[in-house]
Amino acid sequence: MASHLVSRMASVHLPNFSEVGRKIVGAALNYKSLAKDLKVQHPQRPIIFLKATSSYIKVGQDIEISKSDIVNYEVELGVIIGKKCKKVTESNALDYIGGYCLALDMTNVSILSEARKASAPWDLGKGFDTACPVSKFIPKEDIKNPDDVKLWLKLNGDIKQNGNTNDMIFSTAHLISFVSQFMTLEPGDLLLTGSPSGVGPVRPNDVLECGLDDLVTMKFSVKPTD
Ligand SMILES: O=C(O)/C=C/C(=O)CC(=O)C(=O)O
Ligand SMILES: [Mg+2]
Repeated sequence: MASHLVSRMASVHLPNFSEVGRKIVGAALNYKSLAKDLKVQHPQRPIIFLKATSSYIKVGQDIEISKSDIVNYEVELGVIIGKKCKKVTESNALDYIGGYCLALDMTNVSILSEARKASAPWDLGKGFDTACPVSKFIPKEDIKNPDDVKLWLKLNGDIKQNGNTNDMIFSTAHLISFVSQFMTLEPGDLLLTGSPSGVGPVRPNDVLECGLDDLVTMKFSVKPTD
């Protein structure tokens, strides 16, 4: 199917993608600037994790954290899959994009650090309720090149992240192709492409505001669960 038809279909069927509950696939440590911040080597191949679909929230809902946990913000470009995508090549991968969104990959570092020490899965650190705030749907045609998009985040009005997807270690096409070799990506699935440098912790009553090029901004408040 021609790609313009795919994106037209996607913009018709996927604006409420976050209500569809499709899977969320994340790429970790995919920015040179973040690898530098964390003093870690660039991964040899994408590091991929899943977030629970129950972690989606939309503007108007709050991010919920326990006062005793360290939870980080990570601003990211979200890629929304437009058609079934299985074992695709890197050169065809962008055809499978239906649209985009701005996303926060909220990460419970307290849980993740314990999981790392125990060589245990990341699921609870990445997939807790409210861990995936997303913006409105951005039509595919609004982003000419997903590998050259500005991303920024302010915490209580102070700029903390100010990056560009051109700093990614693995391109958007590479990530889609890589993931599709292992798990079929389906319409409405969300791929989080990683976060640039400047990730850091939130506290209850903080306000996060972030943006993607001049296409979208979004704001979320952080509330305590205890
Ligand atoms: O290693 C950790 O403690 C956490 C890593 C991440 O959260 C990685 C990402 O999700 C990212 O780089 O975007
Ligand atoms: Mg992330």
